[in-house]
Amino acid sequence: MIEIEPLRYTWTPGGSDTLTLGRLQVNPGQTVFLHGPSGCGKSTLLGLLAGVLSPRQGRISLLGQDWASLKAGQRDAFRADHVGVMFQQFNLLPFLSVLDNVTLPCRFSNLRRSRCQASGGPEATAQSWLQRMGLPEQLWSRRADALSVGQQQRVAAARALMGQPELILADEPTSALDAALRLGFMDLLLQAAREAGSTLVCVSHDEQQAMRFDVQWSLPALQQAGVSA
Ligand SMILES: Nc1ncnc2c1ncn2[C@@H]1O[C@H](COP(=O)(O)OP(=O)(O)OP(=O)(O)O)[C@@H](O)[C@H]1O
Repeated sequence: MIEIEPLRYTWTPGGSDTLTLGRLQVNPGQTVFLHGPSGCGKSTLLGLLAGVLSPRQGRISLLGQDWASLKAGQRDAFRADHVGVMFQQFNLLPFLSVLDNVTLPCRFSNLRRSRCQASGGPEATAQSWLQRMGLPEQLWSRRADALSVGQQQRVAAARALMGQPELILADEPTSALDAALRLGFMDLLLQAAREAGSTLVCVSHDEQQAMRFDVQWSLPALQQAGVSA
């Protein structure tokens, strides 16, 4: 599903590397808990996995497709078809309604739209996800920027899960939720990934959740192994 060949990434050309990783592999349907101290490069790694960032050395492939061999437009299309991303800053379109934000992946991907047909089409699927996220129905037609931060985080999660992407990337998906919602939310995320057979890579500081995932990646340990490889 994911194949990383020894890679280096730097934010500052000519500067030191932000990430140095050895060979890594994730199988289809595996769930990965990615952790490490603030600033160690977790979001950077998610950016590389999503094909938003490119390594200066090495290779990342998704579903057998090397991101580097795709042109910009092809990358966007490939990402829209196969990757659901929950960004740290949510990246909702503020002027669109909650429902329109959630159905957005189906506008960019015929594949994901067609996968929603089994559950009644994009709008019905979006409504079902929002319901499972516990977002009250009276909010669904509101502009996304009229929601609280915790509510926006759940909208971003619903959007990422639309149309069963093969890879779900979640960057601290419970950061804006209160303690009562956190546990249930992680249950839902893991369950959604398992139902869809999706691979899930989840960044979290909540180490109590780690054992619920198939694989635990400590980024500092992976980096150390990468440097000595
Ligand atoms: N857009 C950027 N331009 C330059 N440097 C960046 C940029 N984004 C991140 N960095 C640097 O890359 C390093 C890794 O940042 P990253 O956001 O990946 O860490 P993180 O582990 O996700 O942190 P956190 O847990 O605080 O979210 C940091 O030193 C950061 O300053």
